Amino acid sequence: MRRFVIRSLESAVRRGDASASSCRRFSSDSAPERKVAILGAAGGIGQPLALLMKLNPLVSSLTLYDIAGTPGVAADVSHINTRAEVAGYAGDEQLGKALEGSDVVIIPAGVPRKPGMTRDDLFNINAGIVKSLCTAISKYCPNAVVNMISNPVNSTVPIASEVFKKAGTYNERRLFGVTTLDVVRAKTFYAGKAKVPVAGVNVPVVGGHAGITILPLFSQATPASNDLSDEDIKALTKRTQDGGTEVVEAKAGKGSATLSMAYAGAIFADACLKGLNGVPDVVECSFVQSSITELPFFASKVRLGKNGVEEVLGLGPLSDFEKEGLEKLKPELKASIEKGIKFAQEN
Ligand SMILES: NC(=O)c1ccc[n+]([C@@H]2O[C@H](COP(=O)([O-])OP(=O)(O)OC[C@H]3O[C@@H](n4cnc5c(N)ncnc54)[C@H](O)[C@@H]3O)[C@@H](O)[C@H]2O)c1
Ligand SMILES: O=C(O)C[C@H](O)C(=O)O
Repeated sequence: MRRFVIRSLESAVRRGDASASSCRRFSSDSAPERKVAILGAAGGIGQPLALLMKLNPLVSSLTLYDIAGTPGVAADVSHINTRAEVAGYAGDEQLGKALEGSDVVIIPAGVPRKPGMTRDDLFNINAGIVKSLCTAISKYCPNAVVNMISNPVNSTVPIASEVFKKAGTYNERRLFGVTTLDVVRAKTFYAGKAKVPVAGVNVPVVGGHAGITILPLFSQATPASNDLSDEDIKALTKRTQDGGTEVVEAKAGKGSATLSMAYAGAIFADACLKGLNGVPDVVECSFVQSSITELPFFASKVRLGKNGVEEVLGLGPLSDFEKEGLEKLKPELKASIEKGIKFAQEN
């Protein structure tokens, strides 16, 4: 397939030179050069995520990869007059070019749910996709920070870790399962119920990214609300856990969350870039290798820095309801992690 590279005319003119290397050398932007690759960029999440990453001033190079369709997406977003130079790549033979030199690789490649399916029902197809993409990451950009969006996240992250281990490139500080959408939902639902302005709301969400493994910690929500009953908290917890299913059912067979996920993915990638650039105190929830419970991977607040994960933060004080939720989620999360590890070891 045809390689398709488009550079913004405006940026080339501004920099006074049309060659890619000169553009890089003479970049007048103050933020360091950062390359972001999106794998699955022609999909429902990939396209709006490409748009949002093109708007991010921390990105100097944005490569969009998919099995097909990326030349068009790249042509489209490349016309936006922002810093990032955009290139589209399609097909296996162009994956290496898409990945080379990447600082952050975001993976929303794979099939989404239809009504009646669990995220685990996606395992058979998405496990293989994630495995092959991570094999390529090991080869072409082994030091990149990886943001895994493809479901089931509770298994795809362990798959990625095993692929990287086999290749000798695993760095647990650079592998993240993106659970930001759970946080985005928890904030929105809490603000609505507590009747507080959503912009100032914070709610940590821990555990994993499927059903009861998603555990929002409303006892730690800020601003605190005294108006919420135990029943309200239970309902908010359930709605956050079922948020993905709510969208899948509303889309009635046309996929799962794409726009809110692109937003969440862009927030998380931005946090990773800020961390890499040395911005202090960047904290987001993410599903990472962890020792804060007995499970080898767990979502919790993570401090991001120049090396990726700088610190996996503890759970903090939990309410009795949350303690119960934590114990309930462990068997399911453990099984999903083990399923991913087994798949990667046997394939
Ligand atoms: N982590 C989360 O919170 C979250 C939220 C929403 C969706 N998701 C997951 O994200 C994934 C993508 O969802 P979507 O709605 O964008 O699906 P989609 O079908 O619209 O897009 C997926 C894209 O992946 C591409 N793709 C398939 N195999 C590929 C490969 N080997 N290499 C590169 N690209 C490949 C497809 O061509 C397609 O363009 C799903 O697994 C979904 O469950 C996760
Ligand atoms: O629900 C899904 O299948 C997609 C995603 O995991 C979500 O939470 O929206």
